[in-house]
Amino acid sequence: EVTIVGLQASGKTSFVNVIASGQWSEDVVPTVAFHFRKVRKGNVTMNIWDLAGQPRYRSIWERYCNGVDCIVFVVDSTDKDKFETAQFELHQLLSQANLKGVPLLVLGNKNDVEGHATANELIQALQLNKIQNRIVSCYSCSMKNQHNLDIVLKWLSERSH
Ligand SMILES: Nc1nc2c(ncn2[C@@H]2O[C@H](COP(=O)(O)OP(=O)(O)OP(=O)(O)O)[C@@H](O)[C@H]2O)c(=O)[nH]1
Ligand SMILES: [Mg+2]
Repeated sequence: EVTIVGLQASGKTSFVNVIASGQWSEDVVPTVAFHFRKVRKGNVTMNIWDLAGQPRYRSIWERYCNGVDCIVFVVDSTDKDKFETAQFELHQLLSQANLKGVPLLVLGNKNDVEGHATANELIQALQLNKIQNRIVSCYSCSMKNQHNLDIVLKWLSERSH
């Protein structure tokens, strides 16, 4: 069980599309509320909740993160003006008592674009070092050219049971 959250246009739906079918597109429709997908990778079947990132949908993130094996938080690593909002929304979500201990994977997406923030810069900007009592990983990646998707899938399969 995987739930994908993050601000709008960070690439959550692109991530699910790419791991499900290898298909990346410039034209992805913004998600309304959420979209459920079942994705099979090797011997692991992932039930993925792809949530909408627009402000009006953020209050439902918590409900869909409840009881999952991991939370994936996707960040557009080229959109530095939004890092503060991303930081706020991430920590707000993780402060919910029912999400205690759920492993977190932060993806700095769109690293195919020049000037993107590195994983270390995202760790700073999102204050990931302040997160306690859960597994936290952060990778820089690109859905467009599938950079680092192998380690992302490995991380996800290690959370399975
Ligand atoms: N250059 C580049 N663009 C990307 C990448 N991943 C996604 N995009 C683009 O970013 C835009 C938003 O992608 P979505 O996957 O719809 O983003 P989302 O996070 O699902 O957005 P919401 O559903 O509104 O929350 C689209 O135009 C994608 O083509 C990437 O790795 N590199
Ligand atoms: Mg989407």
